[in-house]
Amino acid sequence: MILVVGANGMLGQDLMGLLGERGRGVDLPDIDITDMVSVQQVLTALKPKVVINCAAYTDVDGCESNTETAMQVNGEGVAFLALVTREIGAKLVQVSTDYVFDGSKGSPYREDDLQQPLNIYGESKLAGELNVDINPDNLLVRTQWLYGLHGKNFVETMLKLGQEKSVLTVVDDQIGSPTWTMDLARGIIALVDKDCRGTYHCANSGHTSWNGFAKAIFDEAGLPVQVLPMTTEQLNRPARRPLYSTLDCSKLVADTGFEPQAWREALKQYLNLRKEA
Ligand SMILES: NC(=O)C1=CN([C@@H]2O[C@H](COP(=O)(O)OP(=O)(O)OC[C@H]3O[C@@H](n4cnc5c(N)ncnc54)[C@H](OP(=O)(O)O)[C@@H]3O)[C@@H](O)[C@H]2O)C=CC1
Ligand SMILES: Cc1cn([C@H]2C[C@H](O)[C@@H](COP(=O)(O)OP(=O)(O)O[C@H]3O[C@@H](C)C(=O)[C@@H](O)[C@H]3O)O2)c(=O)[nH]c1=O
Repeated sequence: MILVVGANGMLGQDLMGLLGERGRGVDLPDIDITDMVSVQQVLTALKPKVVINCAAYTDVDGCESNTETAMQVNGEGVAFLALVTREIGAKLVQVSTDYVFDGSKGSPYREDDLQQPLNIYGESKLAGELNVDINPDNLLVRTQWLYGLHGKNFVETMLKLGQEKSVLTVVDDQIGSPTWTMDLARGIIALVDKDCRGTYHCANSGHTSWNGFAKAIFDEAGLPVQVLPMTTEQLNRPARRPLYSTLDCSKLVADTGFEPQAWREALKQYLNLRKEA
């Protein structure tokens, strides 16, 4: 059995849908990954073969003022999961982020590039990356710019703002790959099914800016919204963000044969599915 921790989140719900009878899900309050006793109780009772951890504190700006919570959930929680999965002989799959990189490389990041986070969220996720090694049977999957049917995300924010305003200003100097949680879930399952270990990148292919992504969202949704550019410096959010964080996913393709689709095609499919939902 594959246990999804954080199963009520955006990625967790898509993973649960794809896993079907192979999967089982837990989330707060039935498991609290910041509590070693809770992790031990749930994992020893359920005895999964694989644990996929989707639980995280993902409010990037919120992490700046809640450092302790960020480190507990994204860092220490992963150590507890790694200790207990090692104890029960299970594989631990941990999901991490492009925000562990500082964005200065200028070409797509590879799995072994140096992590140098710019913000507390990235620092806390890096702590999680390091803690995952407590269990040698681990798989670390970095991804980025997620959107999906079951959570707060940039696509939903834009569609909501697009109903209210005819002109929006969106940063055009951060480059990355918008990624549909359904495609990430497919990539994670492909890696698990091949029993891959170590670090992999998984994101939809191609890249754009948040501004380009916003324009594509309105184009595909048929909303007449003008999207103006601005710089990250002008936006002045609490957390610094990497300016270039595209991920090189060639190792995933080589080792599993799974090739994530182009980000714009994924967006189209997502919007169609959203209409039906
Ligand atoms: N969203 C994004 O753009 C990206 C996300 N990622 C990573 O992907 C993974 C999944 O992200 P996403 O689906 O967006 O996350 P969500 O925030 O949608 O889901 C996280 C889930 O974890 C639960 N959770 C929070 N704290 C705990 C805890 N202490 N114990 C147990 N469960 C807890 C949350 O519950 P509750 O809602 O009640 O707090 C929620 O159900 C995370 O590791 C994230 O860092 C990586 C790159 C991009
Ligand atoms: C709503 C809005 C956002 N923006 C900018 C702010 C930000 O730089 C960018 C995206 O905004 P968000 O708050 O959705 O992005 P952010 O929370 O930074 O998204 C990140 O989340 C974490 C969890 C990750 O791991 C990352 O991969 C990434 O997906 O768009 C605008 O410029 N104008 C706007 O109207």
